[in-house]
Amino acid sequence: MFDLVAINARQPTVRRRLTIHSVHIIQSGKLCESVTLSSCRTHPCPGLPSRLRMDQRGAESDRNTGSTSLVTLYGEFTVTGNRKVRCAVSLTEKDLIVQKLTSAPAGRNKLVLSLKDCVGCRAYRENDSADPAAYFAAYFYPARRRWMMSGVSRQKVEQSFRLAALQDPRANHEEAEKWARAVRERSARQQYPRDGMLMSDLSRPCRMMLLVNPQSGKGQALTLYNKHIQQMLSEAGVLHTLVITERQNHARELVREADLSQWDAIAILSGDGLLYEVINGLLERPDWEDAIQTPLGVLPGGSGNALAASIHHYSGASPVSGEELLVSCGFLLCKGLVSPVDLVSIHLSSSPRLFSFLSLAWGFIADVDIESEKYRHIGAVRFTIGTLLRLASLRVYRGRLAYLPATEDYSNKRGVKNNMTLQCPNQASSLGPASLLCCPSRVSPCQNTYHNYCHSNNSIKLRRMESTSSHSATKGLPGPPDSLLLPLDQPLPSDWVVVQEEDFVLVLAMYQSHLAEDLLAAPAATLDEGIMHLFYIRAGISRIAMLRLLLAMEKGAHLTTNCQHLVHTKVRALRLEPYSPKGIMTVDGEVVEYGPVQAEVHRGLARLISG
Ligand SMILES: Nc1ncnc2c1ncn2[C@@H]1O[C@H](COP(=O)(O)OP(=O)(O)OP(=O)(O)O)[C@@H](O)[C@H]1O
Repeated sequence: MFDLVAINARQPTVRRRLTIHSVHIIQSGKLCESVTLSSCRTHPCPGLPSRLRMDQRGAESDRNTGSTSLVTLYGEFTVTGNRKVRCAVSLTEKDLIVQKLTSAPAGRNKLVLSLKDCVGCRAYRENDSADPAAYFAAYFYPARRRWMMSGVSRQKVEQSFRLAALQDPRANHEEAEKWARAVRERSARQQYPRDGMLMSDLSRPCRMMLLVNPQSGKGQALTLYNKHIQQMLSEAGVLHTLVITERQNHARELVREADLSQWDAIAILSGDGLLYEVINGLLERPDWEDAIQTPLGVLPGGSGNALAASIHHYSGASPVSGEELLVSCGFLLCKGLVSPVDLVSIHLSSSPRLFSFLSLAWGFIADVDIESEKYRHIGAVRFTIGTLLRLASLRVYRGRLAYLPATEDYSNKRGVKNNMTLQCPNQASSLGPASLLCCPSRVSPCQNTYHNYCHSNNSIKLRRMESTSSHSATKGLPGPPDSLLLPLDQPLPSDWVVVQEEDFVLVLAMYQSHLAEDLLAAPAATLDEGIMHLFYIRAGISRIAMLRLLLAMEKGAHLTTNCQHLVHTKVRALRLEPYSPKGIMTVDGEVVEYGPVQAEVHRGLARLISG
């Protein structure tokens, strides 16, 4: 006995004969047989009704696995904007399946949209009291191959249907609401994060403060908002308040004073500089411990957009830039998946402590970033011009660099945090021993096994370890205490490694993967691994070798070039003391006080809306 026979059919008006495209036989809620009658043009079936509704027990075959997933809703509607096109719409736990009911063979007009790609679904009525119809529209951003180009990017697909089965407009609207709710719920379930955090629950719309810096990048952030983001957020049902920043530190002051109970998330549409202000503003609050738990969102509108590129990279998608990156990050923002993200506390000699989410740079990278500011109006190309100019006059920067290595033991500890208790059970650490990519003859296996990492006996000195916890450099400061740092004017803790060389071309600490949209500086970095990737390039590198490294960095291949001047190691804290009285030092691409600096990672201190 069969539970149901669902027939995908159409009755042409002219020939008065029923055209059957496919027959689905369902037993115990599972599809046991599906017959596509593509070879037959028409089949006279006078005894059969023109359509049979598939009910809750229907099933659809999964396009990827071939397995069957239950159809939880089925209906036949016309397409909004063209009442002649009729569709059979099935909702399974994973997909929305739209089959146009035409005389073409079944399958040819079938569209399967993954609910993972759905940002929202809404029901509505039009302003026509004579029309009892209601509508529901679902918005998807599937990754599609770019036309005439390699790679994929997310592109919008909207599916909108007209429901007019009944004369009662309210009943039609209720049906449309039922569909919209079901799509939203299943889409959220598809999305459920491994550690169960979403930007907001489904019981009410998410409320977001969206800060836009109209001057960032080429000065087009507001245009980008109007072109893409306003619509995406409304499709996702995110209620947002647009705040246009008016000057430097405006965002910092706003979040420092804001009533955060009003907001489920704070997002920025700008470069990395605005997020830097937001994070520091949150950590300057007396209630910083709660404030820094506010989910933060990033939409690229600047020239570097390093964090946006990192988030896109972590989502596993192929590299994109410009507006494609914006749409990708907009999609991730609408999906609202929240993950812990590391922050690094930065101590300078006389400025207050800062918090950083991206990088600390001195030497070549910092110089290029700041010297190319004057070309901001040309967007990301400014970095290329700045790089070529700085390469032409390649400099050596003198100073002392020391760090606390991240031991394999530390790195493998899941959820280890300096201060916070937020657990992240999904953190699968892939860290191996710290690696030094320098001349092989200068690297020898670790002799002093305290830290269990490899090092060059020639280039570093190890000191004996002592407890440092009683010497915190952060007593009385807002924000979390630093347990690994001593005050800058005191000698280093004894378990730190001091780099023997004092002549560098660059020193760069990275805690996310990208340094700019097209610079994958730390390919192995993840959001909250609790370490910094420390890179330095020793003096003596040729201009050509330097250029080769920077070009390789576009694809994250610089670590495999075997450049003998490049060193990479994973650290938990570092100290850098430049010898020259003048220079540029940057934190997250922003200039900071030049001079001695030290830094410590705080694992998973903030929360970021990411993929
Ligand atoms: N209305 C404004 N006018 C001038 N500066 C502003 C304004 N709003 C914010 N700022 C400041 O502009 C600086 C740079 O902003 P942002 O990082 O957003 O852009 P960007 O530098 O172009 O991008 P990127 O950091 O990716 O290169 C920030 O320090 C911010 O404080």
